[in-house]
Amino acid sequence: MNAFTPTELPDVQASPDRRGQPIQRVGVRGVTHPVTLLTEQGPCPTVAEVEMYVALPAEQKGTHMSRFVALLQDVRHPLDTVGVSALMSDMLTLLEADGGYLSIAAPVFLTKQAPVSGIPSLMDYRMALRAEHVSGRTTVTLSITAPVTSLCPCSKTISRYGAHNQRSHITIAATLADGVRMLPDDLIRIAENAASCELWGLLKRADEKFVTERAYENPKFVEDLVRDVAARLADDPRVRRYEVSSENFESIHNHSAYAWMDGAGAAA
Ligand SMILES: Nc1nc2c(ncn2[C@@H]2O[C@H](COP(=O)(O)OP(=O)(O)OP(=O)(O)O)[C@@H](O)[C@H]2O)c(=O)[nH]1
Repeated sequence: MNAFTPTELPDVQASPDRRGQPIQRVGVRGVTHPVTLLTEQGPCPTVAEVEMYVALPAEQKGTHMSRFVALLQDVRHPLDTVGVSALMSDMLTLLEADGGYLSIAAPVFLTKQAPVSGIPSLMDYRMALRAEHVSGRTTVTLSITAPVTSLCPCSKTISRYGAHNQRSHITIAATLADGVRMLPDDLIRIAENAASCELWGLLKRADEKFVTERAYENPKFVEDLVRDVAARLADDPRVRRYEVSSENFESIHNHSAYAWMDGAGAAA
């Protein structure tokens, strides 16, 4: 049986540690939590997987683990790239830390009009807001994964009929200049414009004809997808660094074609 009343409970986490080892990241991960993320179409309620960590000085045994969740419970407003930077600042204050990392990853839903019929439907995309605070500076990264169609230029050239085509996942992570507000729609548009064709939730026959012909007229290798995205990000004055990848779930193989590259944006 516990021998302490609540007020007498020893605070083991606050006791000193004598090993002389600072910890770069300690905190909580795998937290499933409802959040609202901002898009151009307005606030999008969703469920996020959250990671929150702070740096711990060598002399401190443990962090204040309960405070991460307490802070998350208090987030009532829609989050964007500016909001996640403010959340980092609140986390550092509450946890009495001078460094930290937080990640809020969730699906967001955008309404799109089918290309010919114009019928609206929802498309889901993955997005993540990440903030890192090191050496007195907070950097914010906005990530999205957009599912698209890619159609193989080689297959189109060498075949008498058709060309193999597949769904591809283009992932962009853009590390932004300080204070920049960027919404996921911007990066999703860049990814979709680089593809052979974008996707919609609902298509009628006239739309299906359009997307089939659009992809055929616009063939792309996995290399083309990442290079076309990279060219856009390299010119973007809001972007300091970027990473872009594409995984093409090849319809002629039981494996994927994959490309990844990184580079500097115009704000570097
Ligand atoms: N630091 C640390 N805490 C843990 C660990 N495992 C569990 N805990 C948590 O410790 C919690 C208590 O967290 P604290 O924030 O230190 O709680 P507290 O001391 O009552 O609150 P504060 O005064 O705000 O620090 C429990 O709810 C556990 O979740 C661990 O490995 N390290």
